[in-house]
Formats: sequence, structure tokens, C-alpha cells
Amino acid sequence: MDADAVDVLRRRARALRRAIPGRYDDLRALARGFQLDEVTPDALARAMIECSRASSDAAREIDALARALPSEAHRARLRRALGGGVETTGTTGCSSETRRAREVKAETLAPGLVCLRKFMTVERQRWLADESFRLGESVDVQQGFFERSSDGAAKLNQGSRGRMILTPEAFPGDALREMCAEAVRAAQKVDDAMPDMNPTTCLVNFYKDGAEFKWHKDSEDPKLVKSRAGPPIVSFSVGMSADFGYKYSFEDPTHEVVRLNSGDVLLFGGPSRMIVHSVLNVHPGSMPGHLRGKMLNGRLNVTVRDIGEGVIDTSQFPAYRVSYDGVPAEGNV
Ligand SMILES: O=C(O)CCC(=O)C(=O)O
Ligand SMILES: [Fe+2]
Repeated sequence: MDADAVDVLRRRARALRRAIPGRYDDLRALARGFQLDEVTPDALARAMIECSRASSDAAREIDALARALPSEAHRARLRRALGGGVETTGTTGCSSETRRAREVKAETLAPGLVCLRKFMTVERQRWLADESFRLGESVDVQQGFFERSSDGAAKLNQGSRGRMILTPEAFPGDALREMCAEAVRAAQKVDDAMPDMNPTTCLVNFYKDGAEFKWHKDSEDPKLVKSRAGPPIVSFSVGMSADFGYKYSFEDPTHEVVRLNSGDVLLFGGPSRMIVHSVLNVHPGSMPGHLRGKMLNGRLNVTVRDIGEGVIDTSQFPAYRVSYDGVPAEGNV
């Protein structure tokens, strides 16, 4: 490396130290460890994303750090974990999307089953990603996406998927409740069969590309299993696109598929509350530019639920176990 290049690196390192004074040493140690293959790309990416939230200067310097790693193989692994670089623009100011009217399209797929296309603005998608990863990215919080494997490395708590079970209050302010209420209102405009709901619970899933979710019903409340009037599950998707399969009985050999893209909201309630559903695949390469470097490369799904009088057994986390009147419900996944 020539003297000028070394000088540039030194200046950038100083700028990074100024931008994240409290975290610089940690981040540098992780970046070193990553280059020695002692730290996973996800662990470094998580720390970079967290530090880049500090300011646009921090985001710019961290992006430069990612590009400056000497080995192309390491740069490529880190890019994959980040879904691209760390975004340096758009952390402040108004995106073009908030200036122009958004085109939200409501698709009624069946009575009680509605997909609201591009319902979430870019800002809301980033907010949901930020808050979900703030809650879920540390390995050492019990209710996060990650757990430690026997060798001490972080891994998603459900294999290629990580899950958190939260209440809507875990998200700051009333934003999630408001988004939910707005989504229900929008769905009710196009579908008379869509009931009201009162958010009590959120299940947050993070999928790496290629991850799946097996066929299941969200059947926590035994009273609803036979009813055709249950409050909707309101499901927010952010990040990579996925194919969501659904059908009305486990025995049906055929199924329908709806592609869920970043910003879409799917509601299933009333006659469709008990659909049998599955995440069939998460499409590699479909990470939208506005989320690159804002969350780990993958797909985030937040289902907001109304589980009525159900009580969640938090000691079973990350398994989702709900009881009604002291009796554990069947078929929770
Ligand atoms: O990720 C999705 O779109 C669906 C998640 C789901 O089915 C669940 O959390 O029960
Ligand atoms: Fe589900």
C-alpha cells in the first residue's frame, strides 16, 4: 500500500473514532476478528448497522470501512450480510416518497383476506426494521432473534429464522398500534368481512434468504378455531420479498400463493382467520435499496395479533405457547 493510501486510511479511522467515540474500539476489534475469520459477517454487520444509526457521519465512515477491507472475499461476505453497503443517505430529510402521494393498492384475495400493497412508507419500513433490530439483535437478551451456540457464536434461534414474541408496547410510542388500526380501516373499505381487532401481541420473524416457515394455522384461541369471525392477524413485511402460500385445509393438495414485498401488509381475519399458511421461500437479491445496510440482509415480518384472554408462557420462548383459562392451546408454532 503506498503512503497516500495509508494516509487516507488513517484519516478515515480518525473520522470514524470521532463519529462513534464510545463504540470505535469494539467495532475495530470486530472488523479485525472478521478478517481473521473469528467473527461472523452477521456479527460485524449487526454492529456496523447499530453504530451507523448514530449520525450520517457515522454511517458514511462505516460504509467506507466496509469498502476498505483489503480482501475481496471478506468484502463480499460482509456485503451479503448487509445486503449492500451501509446507507449514507436518507437518514434525515424527506424522501421523495413522502412528498409524492403513495399508491396503496388493496387486493381482496378472499373474504377476510386482504393484501395492502406498499402500505408502509419507506420511513415506516425503516422505522420497523430499526426498532425490531434494536429489540432483537443482541445475542444476550432473552427475547431476541439470536441465541448462542455451544461454541459461543450467535445463531438465529429457529435455524434460518429468528423469532421474538413481544407486546405492541415494546415498540416506542403508539406507532405500531396506529399502523395496525390504519391497515384494518383500509382493509375494511374493500372487504365487508374484515372484523376489527385490538392488538395484544406481536410475533416478529427475521428470515435469512432461502428460509421457510412450515405450513401452520395461527390458531392460538380455541374459541376462534371454528368461528368465521376472528379478529384479523395484521402482518407487516419489510426487506426481501417472500412467497406466502395459503389454503383453507391441511388436506388440500393445492394452494394459492401471494408474493409479499417490502411495505406490504397482509390481513387475514373473519372467514380467512384460520387459513393454513406457509412462507414458501424468501427471494435472494430482492432487498430494496432503501433498506440496505439498515437491517441484516433478509426479511422481517411482524404479525400483530389479538389473542383475547390468552396468556403467553414466556418461559417457553422462543416457542410460542398460549393458554386460555389455564389450558394450553393446541397447534401453536
Ligand atoms: O412471515 C410471514 O409472512 C408469516 C409469519 C407467520 O405465519 C407467523 O408468524 O405465524
Ligand atoms: Fe402464521
